Amino acid sequence: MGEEAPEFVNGEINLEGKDFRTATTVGHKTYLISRSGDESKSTISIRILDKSTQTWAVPTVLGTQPVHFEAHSAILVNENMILVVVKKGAPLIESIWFLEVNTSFVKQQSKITGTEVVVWSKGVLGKSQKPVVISGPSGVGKGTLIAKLMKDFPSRFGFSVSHTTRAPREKEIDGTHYHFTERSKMEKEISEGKFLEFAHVHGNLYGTSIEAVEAVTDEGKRCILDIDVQGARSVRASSLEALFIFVCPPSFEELEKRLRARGTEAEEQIQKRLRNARAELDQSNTPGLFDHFLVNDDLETCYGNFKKLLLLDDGSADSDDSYSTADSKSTPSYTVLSKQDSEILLQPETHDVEKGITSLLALDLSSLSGGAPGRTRGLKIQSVHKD
Ligand SMILES: Nc1nc2c(ncn2[C@@H]2O[C@H](COP(=O)(O)OP(=O)(O)O)[C@@H](O)[C@H]2O)c(=O)[nH]1
Ligand SMILES: Nc1ncnc2c1ncn2[C@@H]1O[C@H](COP(=O)(O)OP(=O)(O)O)[C@@H](O)[C@H]1O
Repeated sequence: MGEEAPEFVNGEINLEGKDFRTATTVGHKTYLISRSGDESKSTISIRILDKSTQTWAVPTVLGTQPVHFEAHSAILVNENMILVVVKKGAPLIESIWFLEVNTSFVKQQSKITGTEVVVWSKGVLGKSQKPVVISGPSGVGKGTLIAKLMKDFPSRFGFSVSHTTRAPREKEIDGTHYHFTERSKMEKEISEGKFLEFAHVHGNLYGTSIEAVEAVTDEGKRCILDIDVQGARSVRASSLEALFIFVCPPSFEELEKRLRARGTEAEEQIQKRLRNARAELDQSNTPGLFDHFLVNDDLETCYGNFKKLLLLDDGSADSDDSYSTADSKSTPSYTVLSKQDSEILLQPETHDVEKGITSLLALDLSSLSGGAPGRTRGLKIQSVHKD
């Protein structure tokens, strides 16, 4: 039996001691976002009221959630998501979050889990770069290329650490190269909607958790995924916008030579990987699957082309996210004031107004892209001076 619906006005903030709640209606559902506890230990919970049946549901909540904040305000952006601005003593961009309630990723995860699903994604100012998916047969040099990139640009790129049921190789570190895991545990987590994609490769289970991608994007880094062709296909079909690169060997003989020279696999595994390589090379030609192909003949030449592709992606140097507005580094707290078309106005908190901060901020949502899993990119923020 559902509980009786509380009295509330759409978007109004109800103050209950240290607890804050907002209620935002999307279609026939109202999303009650509650925050409780101290700032250092705040927890956020979500309940959904179906107004047609007057019943409550507790959804599966995916994505990295906002933490350590005092209060929040919320407003409907469109039928797919709610903007949640949290109050915390940090640059404004740390405070802007989206709760996705109806995006394609939400629908996809809802189908997998068989539950109501909501997903958090953090807002990112300006243009930021899409994750990069790298596929290619075993032994072609994906890991070598990625390791070089990470070494040269440690603050720009982050590796999505996959889960796998295969045993660690001698020099592999749990949590760095892979999260090495039990099959039953991984299968359970897949059924709980924690994975963006997964595939059976060379007799083992491999998968990218949503958390793995978000751990990178939440650090403001561009995420690199080393996944097989089936995984690339799943990501292509998901809502994660990415750049897809396939790495080819100069020849099959050279591939075999590299696999053997690496010395990490027993003969049986080498044979299996070589058989799969042929299939992967065939499948890489699926129209529309990969954006770019790199031939890894001479390593330095291939690495140079790889870097060129990454720069070409958005036509600019491989720079950090462009935090273009002056306000992004300031620490006043804001709450949602109103929405007009694709612009949402934020007002400073009373105590900040007392300190002389009076400008409203206009949040332009017209060029939003990306979204969960990962970040919602393309936010623009401008000061609006009151006359
Ligand atoms: N679909 C999918 N494939 C993965 C993932 N992680 C690694 N792989 C792929 O699994 C395959 C085997 O990886 P690994 O066991 O490290 O062997 P290697 O390719 O010979 O270095 C490679 O094609 C990887 O790209 C993942 O999270 N998802
Ligand atoms: N261009 C290249 N020329 C010669 N050897 C290479 C080249 N690229 C990588 N290798 C070597 O080939 C082996 C397989 O590379 P690795 O990066 O582990 O492949 P993958 O991650 O695609 O399985 C490694 O021993 C690596 O040092």
